[in-house]
Amino acid sequence: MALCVGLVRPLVQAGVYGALGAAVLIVVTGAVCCLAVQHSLAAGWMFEHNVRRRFRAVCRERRLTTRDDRDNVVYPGLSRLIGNGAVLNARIRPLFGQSLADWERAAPAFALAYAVAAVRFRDNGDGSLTLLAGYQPLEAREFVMNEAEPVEGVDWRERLASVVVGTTEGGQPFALPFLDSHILIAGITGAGKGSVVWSAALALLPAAKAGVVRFWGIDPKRLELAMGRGFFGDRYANTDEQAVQLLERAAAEMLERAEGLAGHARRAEPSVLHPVNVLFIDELGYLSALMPDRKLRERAEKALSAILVLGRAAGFVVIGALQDPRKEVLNFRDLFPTAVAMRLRKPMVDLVLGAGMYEAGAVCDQIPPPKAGGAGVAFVVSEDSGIPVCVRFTWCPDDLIRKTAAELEPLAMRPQIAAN
Ligand SMILES: Nc1ncnc2c1ncn2[C@@H]1O[C@H](COP(=O)(O)OP(=O)(O)OP(=O)(O)O)[C@@H](O)[C@H]1O
Repeated sequence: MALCVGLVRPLVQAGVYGALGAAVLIVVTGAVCCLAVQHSLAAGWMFEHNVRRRFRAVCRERRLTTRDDRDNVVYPGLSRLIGNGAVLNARIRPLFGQSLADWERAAPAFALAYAVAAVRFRDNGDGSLTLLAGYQPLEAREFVMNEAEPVEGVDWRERLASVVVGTTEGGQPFALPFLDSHILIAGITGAGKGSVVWSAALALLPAAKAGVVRFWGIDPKRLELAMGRGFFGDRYANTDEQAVQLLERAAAEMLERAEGLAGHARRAEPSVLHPVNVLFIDELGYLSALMPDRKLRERAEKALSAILVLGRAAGFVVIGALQDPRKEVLNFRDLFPTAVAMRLRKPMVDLVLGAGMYEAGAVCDQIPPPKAGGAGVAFVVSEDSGIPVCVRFTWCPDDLIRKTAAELEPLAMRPQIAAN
């Protein structure tokens, strides 16, 4: 329009023919604008019409409809359609008696109908569901330190079972369990595995300061965990030999604790006497398969399996990050109840999250590259949910990690209080 005004002014100034030319130009510009608006409205209408038509067809075929007293077909509600061919976000009002699982069973049929890789459903907690197809952009958020001191008599079991580390697609806080679980993180280089590790470490800081959580760090790359060296006290290793020794030390402490508990309790209650031990292992695949020395590799594998199999009840949690989740690289996949899949190639997704999870909506290959806003984004599947949830982990700036590590260092160095 500005271009049109720019052209019209000199024409009008040029006299009668100029004015005529200006009138023609205005009419032509107006017509083009009208056509463009009409076209975009028509495209929007067509999009919505197609989504609704296919939605109803799938609902009918997958028995997600019912009939009223006059035998008319009654469909679930569909509203707030947003999207284009590749991405779709729509709110569904299910019929009474339907569950999230009923809709999930129909997800592959919806994906086929909408010609997208996968469709997933989210329970909005208000009686509605959201149908999601494709990757939906998630805003980056910086970690905000919770400076509040834990109140006296805090239930550490409850707290550690659900620690907020990011935001879900629906804008809700997203929490991971740091008790009775192990967490596997997989993503190509630059996917943002570091933000999962540091969101967890920073969110666990109040528990670490209270002496209820102890961090361990195995850092073969010497880059990721070294930034927060002070978190780990003397429980940090960055050479092959040291890494194996540290794993063996953790396994021995775990067995000692399990023996102490035997006959008294089924599991360790998080406390200063029985702190939860959170073992961060960067490049887990290196320890489990790629370390050049075979003997060291075997020792690492033995200690790691012991911690993964027996550690949950004794209060040992492994958080392992890797780039290549192929079976030959990681034999322990099934020992991690919680899996975090970041940007990955399609065939890798089910290896990390479990069979059928790509089809259930974990489109990790559609997470954009880090520079295009995909860093720190992941699909997470936990033992409890069993379905992929799309999450963006909080962004933890290097300065915050270093500053916090320096503060925590004297506390991380304090000796463990003997339990008996
Ligand atoms: N949660 C996040 N929000 C926004 N940006 C992020 C987030 N996480 C990571 N980034 C950006 O992505 C970059 C790469 O992240 P990071 O180093 O954690 O990846 P990585 O998966 O650990 O890579 P590598 O395997 O090579 O170590 C960071 O330097 C940062 O700029």
